[in-house]
Amino acid sequence: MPLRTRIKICGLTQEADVDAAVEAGADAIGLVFYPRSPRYVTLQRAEALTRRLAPFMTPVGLFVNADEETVRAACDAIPHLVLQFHGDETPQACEQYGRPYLRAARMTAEFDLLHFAARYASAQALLLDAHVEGYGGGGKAFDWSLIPPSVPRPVVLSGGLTPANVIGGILQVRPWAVDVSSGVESARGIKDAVAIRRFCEAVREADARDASAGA
Ligand SMILES: O=C(O)c1ccccc1N[C@@H]1O[C@H](COP(=O)(O)O)[C@@H](O)[C@H]1O
Repeated sequence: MPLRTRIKICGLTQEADVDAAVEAGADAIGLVFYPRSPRYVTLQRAEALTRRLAPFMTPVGLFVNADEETVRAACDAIPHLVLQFHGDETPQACEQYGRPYLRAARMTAEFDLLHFAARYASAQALLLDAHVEGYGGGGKAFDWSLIPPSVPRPVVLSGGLTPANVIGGILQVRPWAVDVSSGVESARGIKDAVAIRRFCEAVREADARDASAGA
C-alpha cells in the first residue's frame, strides 16, 4: 500500500465542485468527455474548470470510444491532461497520444485482469470499475475479492465508492488511488462538497489505520 492513497474525484461539472475537491485535498479531478454521460463537459467548460486547480493537481480526461480528433483537441487545450479510457479502446488507440493514460477495466467473475494488465502494459494505472450498463459512473461496487493479489500495474479502485465504504476498500485492496463520482453527488452530475470532504477524510483515516497497524 502506498504511504498515502491518492484521490481522484471524477465527473466535475461546476466551479464549486472543483473548489470542493481542491479544499478537500484531492489529487486529481476527472472531466467526462463522453456526451452520453450526465457529467459531460464541453472542452470550453473543461478548460474553465481546470484553471481553478491548485498546483500539482492533475486533470484527467475521461473518454468512451471517442474519435481521435476529440481526444487530440482535449490534449491540445489542456496541456497536462492525463487520459482515462473507459470504453473499448485498444492498447494502440490509448497509446497514440503519447500521454499517460489510465485504462478502465470492468470487473466481473469472468474477467481476466492479469491478461488485461499484460495487454495494456503501457497504461500508467488500471482503473477497476464495476460492469454497468453505459460503461461506467453507475455507482455500483464490484466484488473486491475478484482482484488478484498482485496486479502488475498500479490499481485505481473505483465503482460505487462512498465516504462509508472507502475505508474498507482501501484496507482490503490497498490500491494506489481511489476514484469516486456518484458516491459524492447530491444529484446526477452535481457534486456535494460535504460528501467530497467526508470521502477525503475517510481515505486519510484508512491510511492512518494502515500506518498504525504496520507500526
Ligand atoms: O461518470 C460517468 O457518467 C461515466 C460514464 C461512462 C464511463 C465512466 C463514467 N464514470 C466513471 O466510472 C467510474 C465509477 O464511477 P462511480 O463512482 O461508480 O459513479 C469513475 O471512474 C467515474 O468517473
